[in-house]
Amino acid sequence: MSLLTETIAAIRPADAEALAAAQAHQAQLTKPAGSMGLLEPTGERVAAMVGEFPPPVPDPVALAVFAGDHGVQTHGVSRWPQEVSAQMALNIASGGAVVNAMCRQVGADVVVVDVGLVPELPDVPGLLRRKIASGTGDMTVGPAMTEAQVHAALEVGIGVARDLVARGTRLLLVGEVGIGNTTPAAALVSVFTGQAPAWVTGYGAGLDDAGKAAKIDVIETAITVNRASAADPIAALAAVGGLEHAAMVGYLLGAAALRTPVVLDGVIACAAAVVATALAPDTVDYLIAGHSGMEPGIRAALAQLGLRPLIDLDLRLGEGSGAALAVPVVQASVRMLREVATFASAGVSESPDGGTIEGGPGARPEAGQEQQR
Ligand SMILES: Cc1cc2ncn([C@H]3O[C@H](COP(=O)(O)O)[C@@H](O)[C@H]3O)c2cc1C
Ligand SMILES: O=C(O)c1cccnc1
Repeated sequence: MSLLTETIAAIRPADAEALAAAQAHQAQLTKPAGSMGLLEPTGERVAAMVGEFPPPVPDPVALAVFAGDHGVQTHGVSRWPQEVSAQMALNIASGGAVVNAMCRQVGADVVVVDVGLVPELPDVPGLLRRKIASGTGDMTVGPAMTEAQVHAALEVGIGVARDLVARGTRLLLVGEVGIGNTTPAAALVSVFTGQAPAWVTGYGAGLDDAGKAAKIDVIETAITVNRASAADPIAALAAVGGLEHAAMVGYLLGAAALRTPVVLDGVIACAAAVVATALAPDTVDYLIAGHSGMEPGIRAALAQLGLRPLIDLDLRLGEGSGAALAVPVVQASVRMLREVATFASAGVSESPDGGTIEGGPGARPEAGQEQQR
């Protein structure tokens, strides 16, 4: 059995009993029901993911940053030159990027994984050299990758998740670097959500309006030329994805197979999430939406997944920065479940009607949002 087949077969829905125990306990805590909003279902979901009540506060934390280059950049879909991908990968490996500051703040380790950069990088600490190809092909004239390359990238991602969990990591974060990678990300979101490219394409790392319009044209062409369809997720990923996108899909599947919560970042991570859930729907049970950034593809992907982002700070960087910033929120959601006194233990009188805050974010799903997690 291939590593991918084995990993998909190991993905089970999160534990309903642990979820029920966490929900029942949450209702006993000395606060009006729903008063802690999205923190409440987040802590309960972590209990269900790890299959344990009360769950441990998820720690240690590690971020994997997958790096790749993109043939489609010959069309100028990014404002930046391709060499910046490798330069930023080295900057992250040596601790100098924004995401390193965010990760130091929240106590997360960082590892960079070269799955598809064009240059050969030196053997430096903090960098895993797992190159599958020197960049992808131009997706406007044919598939960006072969299916064999996709499988190899998926296996790299699964392997990174396995290694981090084997090392003791209990909360995984996913990030990326790769000039042009918001283009394949928007293409994947379009194919897997059915939303038109114009609705899910953003400015990336600083395009102007004309640049964004040209980027949308490129994405429309690539989807049409390749006849990319969600009905065959691997073929669609090969057609309009990227090597780091594919590795991120593997990482999410690997995390789910190991019942380990994984925090998504921006549009590239969200694109990987819609592909991963097309391959193994129960993967969604292990995903936490870190933030809602400025790229419209994030909203489209999260709506399809039924996930609500934990923070909203107008970020539009990537790297894993939004995932890192969500870490204290995830940890606080679990700490609340573990440490807050119950009405009985603290001798606080319960409201006769349960004390639910009407209309509070966690109180009850709004119409049409029953699936929101
Ligand atoms: C200096 C620099 C640092 C970055 N860190 C993340 N990105 C982000 O921007 C790129 C995607 O945007 P686009 O598709 O428009 O190229 C990726 O590298 C992503 O990680 C960066 C981009 C730049 C220029
Ligand atoms: O949302 C993101 O992840 C993003 C936005 C702009 C550039 N790179 C990534």
